[in-house]
This record gives sequence, C-alpha cells and structure tokens, in this order.
Amino acid sequence: MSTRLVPKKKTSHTKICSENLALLIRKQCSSLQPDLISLKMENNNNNDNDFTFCQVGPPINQNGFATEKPMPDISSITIKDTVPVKQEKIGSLSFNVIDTTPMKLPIGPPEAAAVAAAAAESSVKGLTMQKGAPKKPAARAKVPFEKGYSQMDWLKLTRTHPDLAGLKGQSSRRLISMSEVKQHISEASMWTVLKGRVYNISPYMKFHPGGADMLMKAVGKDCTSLFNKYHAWVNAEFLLEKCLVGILDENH
Ligand code: HEM
Repeated sequence: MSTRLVPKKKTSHTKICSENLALLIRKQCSSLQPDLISLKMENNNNNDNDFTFCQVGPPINQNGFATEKPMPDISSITIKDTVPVKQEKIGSLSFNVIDTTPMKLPIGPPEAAAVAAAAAESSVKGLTMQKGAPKKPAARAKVPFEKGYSQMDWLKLTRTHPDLAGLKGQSSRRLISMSEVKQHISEASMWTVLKGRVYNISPYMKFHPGGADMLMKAVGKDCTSLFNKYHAWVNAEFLLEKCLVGILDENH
C-alpha cells in the first residue's frame, strides 16, 4: 500500500524545492526505519510533482546512496527446543516431565570435544577481556574486628554514651587551635582534625575497621587527606558525632 501526499496549493516554490525536499525526507526516513520506507518522486503527464511512499529494499546513506543491509538475513534460522520432555500419567492426571540435568557434550571423537571446549573458553575470555570490562578490585585492608567492636557495637555505644568526646559540659562549638590538638595524644584523649572539625578518636580506636594502627596515624594531626585517600565515602560526621570536641581555628 502506498500513501499519496498531494500538495493543496501548488506554487513555483513547491516545484523548485520538491527535489531537495524529497532528498531530505529520504534521509530522515532512512535514519528511522532504514529498510522499510523510502520516498519516490513521481513526475506524471500533468507535470504534477507529488510524493509517494512505497516499500523498498536497502537503506540509504548520508549521500542518498543505497548501503548494505544493516542486519544479516535471519529468516532461515530456526531454534529447536532440545530440552527432553517426557509425557507421564498418574491415574487421570497427565503431565510433562522436563529433564533439567546439564546438557551433555555431543558424542564424537575426543578431539572434537577438546576443540569445542577450547572454543568455549576463548569466547569467554574474549568477553571478559573486552575493553572496559570491570577490573579486579584492589585487595582491601580491613581488619577483622574483635568481638564486641563491630560497627554495630560502635553505634550502640554512641547511643548509650553521649559524651564520648569527654566534653564534661563544654560546648562542642568551641574554636580549637592546631597547637591544642597536638597536645592531645594520650591514650585517654586522642584528638584529630577531620574536615575542619576536632574529634577525640580515642573511644573509636578499637572499632576502626582499618585497625587501630592505621587510626593512630591520625592522632594529633589533620587526617583529612589520609581519610580521603582510604575511604572518602565514609560518613565520619555521623560516626564520630559523639566524639566532636570543637571546630578547628584556622587562624591559630
Ligand atoms: C578519623 C576518622 C576515621 C573514621 C571515622 C574511619 C572509619 C572507617 C570505616 C567506617 C571504615 C570501613 C570502610 C568500609 O567498609 O568501606 C574504615 C576502613 C579503613 N580505614 Fe578508616 N576511618 C578513619 C580514619 C582513617 C585514617 C586516618 C586512616 C589511615 C591512616 C584510615 C584507614 C582505613 C583503612 C586502611 C581501612 C580499611 C580500608 C578498606 O576497607 O578498604 N582510616 N575506616
């Protein structure tokens, strides 16, 4: 079936542009439905320029020339259901039994099986070695936590002990200089600076999933860059909320 587009009002402009317009529509149509439609311009005896859509073959390229088929012809391919199905009957009830055991390799000479296995392996390798395939993640340095020192245990502790910072009534909005931070390196009070905030990380030491040894590197210093190097995604503001001692005074 074809669709006719008859211009309502013919002007000289319509005639001049009709060829260009036809080419333009051909390009548009070929990019949407490359092998279904194309446009044919008819010039009949009445010198009547009109456009007819009709079924055609190959798609056309940018220059308006026919190109090769974008897809191979798959009309001859059939898919056979190779899963063995057996009809069984118990009394008046009849049903299908489907054998779901893994498919066996085709029986043949052992070399054929070896060739098939090698081909399968190489195709799997081809898939995994593709450009952009996810790389093996780097080994993680998480330390197994001692019993009672999981992140859940830490969260419970923060709820039951609101003053883990050791503020004893002092404000956690107090400005603290870096020289004061450097003085807090004793076991009971280990201070660090993280993203402009001063924390007492002493209670968190045994809970740190990266180990106490690693966290010790933060004591008496600004550990922001170390923190970001290992785990920028960790929400320390939330985890250390109850350990907040004050705000770093950048001017001292
Ligand atoms: C001061 C605040 C810090 C907090 C609240 C904190 C918290 C955490 C948390 C929650 C994890 C587990 C991350 C995960 O499972 O994805 C972790 C892992 C780790 N942290 Fe920290 N951390 C701190 C500082 C540091 C510092 C200063 C270092 C290094 C000197 C460090 C080194 C590590 C390492 C090596 C791991 C294991 C890495 C991994 O899981 O791949 N952390 N830390």
